[in-house]
Amino acid sequence: MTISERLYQAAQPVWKECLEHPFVKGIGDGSLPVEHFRYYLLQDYLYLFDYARVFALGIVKSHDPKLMQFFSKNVDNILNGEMKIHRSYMERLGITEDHVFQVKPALKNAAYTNYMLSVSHAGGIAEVLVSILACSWSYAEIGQVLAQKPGAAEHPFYGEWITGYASSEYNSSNQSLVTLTDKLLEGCSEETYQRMEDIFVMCSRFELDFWEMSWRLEP
Ligand SMILES: Cc1ncc(CO)c(N)n1
Repeated sequence: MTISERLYQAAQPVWKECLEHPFVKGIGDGSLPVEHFRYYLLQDYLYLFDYARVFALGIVKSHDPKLMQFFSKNVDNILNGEMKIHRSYMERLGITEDHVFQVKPALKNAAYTNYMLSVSHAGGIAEVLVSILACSWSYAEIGQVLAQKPGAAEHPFYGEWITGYASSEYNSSNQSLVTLTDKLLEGCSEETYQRMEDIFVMCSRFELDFWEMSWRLEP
């Protein structure tokens, strides 16, 4: 089994809970109240700035210029690619950039980004990659699963979100993270692998918490 396959299996129970979460199911069948999505969108927009910072730490910690380019491209993908989905919804919901920055991050949102940032600050490229991988990969999977539901991708409101995360661009950028993780950690010691698994599973639990927090509109 490759390293990424092992990580994937270790996080399966938590990912399954994410896929079965009422918030995620509600996006898939269109039943999620827009008020909940609005809360999520604002929190996620704030989240993505820190997520981009984690990638930026990858640039700081790289020695290989190719890796620097890779992380730099990913920073751009988030700030100017993935966030397009958010900006489009913000426009539809009448939310301005100014308004977003008046919103405070919810406790679990702050806990999640602080965890990723601290693990990455203390560690090296592997820590950066693995903490990012759980976020990216679980969204790619959610996008794929929801897009297979009849009518979900065509939903007048939630369709754009589903299509964005099910897109080939999102998938191929996630795939490049999976490939790099395997390349970087190939032949690592069991001790190193265990540390990586702990990070991957912890981030997956934070993902589940993010859905739960958004479902409950937690402060
Ligand atoms: C909370 C969260 N995790 C992962 C992603 C995917 O980048 C996202 N947009 N938000």
